[in-house]
Amino acid sequence: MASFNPIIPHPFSIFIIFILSLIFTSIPMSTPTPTSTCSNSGPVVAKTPLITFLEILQKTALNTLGPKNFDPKLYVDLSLKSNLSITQNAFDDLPRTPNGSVSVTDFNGFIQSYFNGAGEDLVYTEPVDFVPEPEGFLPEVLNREVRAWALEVHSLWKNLSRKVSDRVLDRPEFHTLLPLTKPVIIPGSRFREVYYWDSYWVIRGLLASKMYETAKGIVTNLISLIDEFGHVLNGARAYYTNRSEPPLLSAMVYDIYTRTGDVDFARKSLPALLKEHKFWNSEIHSVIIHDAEGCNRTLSRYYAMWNKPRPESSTIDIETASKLMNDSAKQHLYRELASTAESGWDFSTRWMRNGSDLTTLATTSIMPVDLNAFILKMELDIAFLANVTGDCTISVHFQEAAQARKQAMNSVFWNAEMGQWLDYWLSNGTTCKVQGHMWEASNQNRNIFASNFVPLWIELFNSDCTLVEQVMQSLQSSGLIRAVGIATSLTNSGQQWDFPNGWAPVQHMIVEGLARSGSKGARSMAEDIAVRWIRTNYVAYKKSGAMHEKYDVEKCGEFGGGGEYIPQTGFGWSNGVVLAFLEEFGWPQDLKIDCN
Ligand SMILES: OC[C@H]1O[C@H](O[C@H]2O[C@H](CO)[C@@H](O)[C@H](O)[C@H]2O)[C@H](O)[C@@H](O)[C@@H]1O
Repeated sequence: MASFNPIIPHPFSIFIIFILSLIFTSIPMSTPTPTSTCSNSGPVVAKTPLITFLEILQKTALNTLGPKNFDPKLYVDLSLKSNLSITQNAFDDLPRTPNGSVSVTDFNGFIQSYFNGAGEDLVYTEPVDFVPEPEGFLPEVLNREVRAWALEVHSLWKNLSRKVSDRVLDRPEFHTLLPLTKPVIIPGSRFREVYYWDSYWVIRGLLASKMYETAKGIVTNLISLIDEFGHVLNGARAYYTNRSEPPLLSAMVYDIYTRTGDVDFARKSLPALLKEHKFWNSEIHSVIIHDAEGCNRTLSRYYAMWNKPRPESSTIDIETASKLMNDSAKQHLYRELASTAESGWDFSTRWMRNGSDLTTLATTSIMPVDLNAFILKMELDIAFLANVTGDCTISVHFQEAAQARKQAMNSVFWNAEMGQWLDYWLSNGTTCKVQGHMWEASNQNRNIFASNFVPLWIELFNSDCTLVEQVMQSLQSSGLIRAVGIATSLTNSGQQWDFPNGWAPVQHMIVEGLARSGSKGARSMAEDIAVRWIRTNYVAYKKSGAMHEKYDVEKCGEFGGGGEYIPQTGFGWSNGVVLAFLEEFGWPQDLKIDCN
């Protein structure tokens, strides 16, 4: 099992760090709502009474129905049929056995009587711009079998399209679903609501499907979340308000603008992008590191504004934390669990000091390569969009910000010997504010993750031919390139963001970075990875009749596993990446699509 612990502190320092972490993390937690970990950490929304009750229901469901096929998220997605107080009274009145539990019949009867089913507050809606075969759809896909399948994948947008039911608009307090005004594309299965970073690859697919209105509607929804909460939420549920996800809104706006030329859309999006940039550079997210040359470099990290169990996985988090002795250690772990969910890579040895022990998660102590690549892209996109809309001052400011972040990434993350950008570990990340950390080479995490190659996606890096050659060779010999895609890591930990799983977004960023670099060798490597990925998606689809959330990159036609929930189908970002790859590379008439 690969594990990484760059800092082996002296026992006295452990004591000091423990005292400091108590001072920094426990005091704000006892403050009544709205809570805030730092003075300007933005609006933090208190847990609603409905969520608190649904978590109790979740726990009761586990006790009553048992762990087999149990999905905790189902219970926080239920919506009330009548007032919470009526429902709570009926719950309290349920007959209890002497040990305090409820019978299966009573429990199921209670759910039936007082709740609408999970997902019933979102209704199917036909996307306004869907046509079975759009004009100019994937012109380079010549093989008949592949084309027929691509049209099936395209038609899946209809299955995944939803709009918020009027019931939610009438009685928002009955629902954990947030009342977004435009239709959304959901990932699928248990993921019944729109997700933040998933939406980027959904939109890439929608653009290949020429569904520009649907794509713009998703952005409008996400912007409305920034207007209300100051950041885009992990997903559009009341229980996701205290964390975000990898920030790709600017990339969505940029890609929609470059396809449609809609300046008005760009202009309307800009204020939200500026607000989001502030969020990711707020005092909890931003860290100053003194580099080897003595310069101060500012980078960002994930840091959820939350130190309680994640409501959608409350029973699981409580169980995980039960191994810890005191409340402060538990609160610390809960923040790390939520911050890891914010990273989108939940869960992975990437964030763990000991790869076999989830209680050693240390996400807030890590400066992540991919997050900073996304914020660098945000800065470049804002500079571009401000220029398009005629705001030169903003444009110049963000070009400078992008240059500064690029230098920071080079100086803190880049490892010339390995030809990769490496996550950087802080010794004191658990505090809400970290400043003046001295850079040390030994704090770079030398374990290999696909995220070490994500900066390739960004033009400022992929336009440098020498760099691309070096990174390409490093990728080739990294062990990540497997039979049918890029593995997430080299460690088979049983966590879903580890080996042997491959995820569509990761394939896409690395492939697109290589393909756009201008190097012939890099493009051919990109195409090779894309072809293998498309094949495994195709074969799995033919075998199972579904697109999957993640795939096993060792076995063609097999979906992935591991983690805290069963494998999901649908699936928004996988569909988007298949369509985006087919758009980029086409598929010749005589190229076979099966595994052998
Ligand atoms: O319920 C557990 C976790 O599920 C989500 O994470 C996974 O699915 C998301 C939707 O496809 C995806 O964005 C994320 O990268 C996946 O790891 C959710 O985002 C988590 O917050 C949640 O705790």
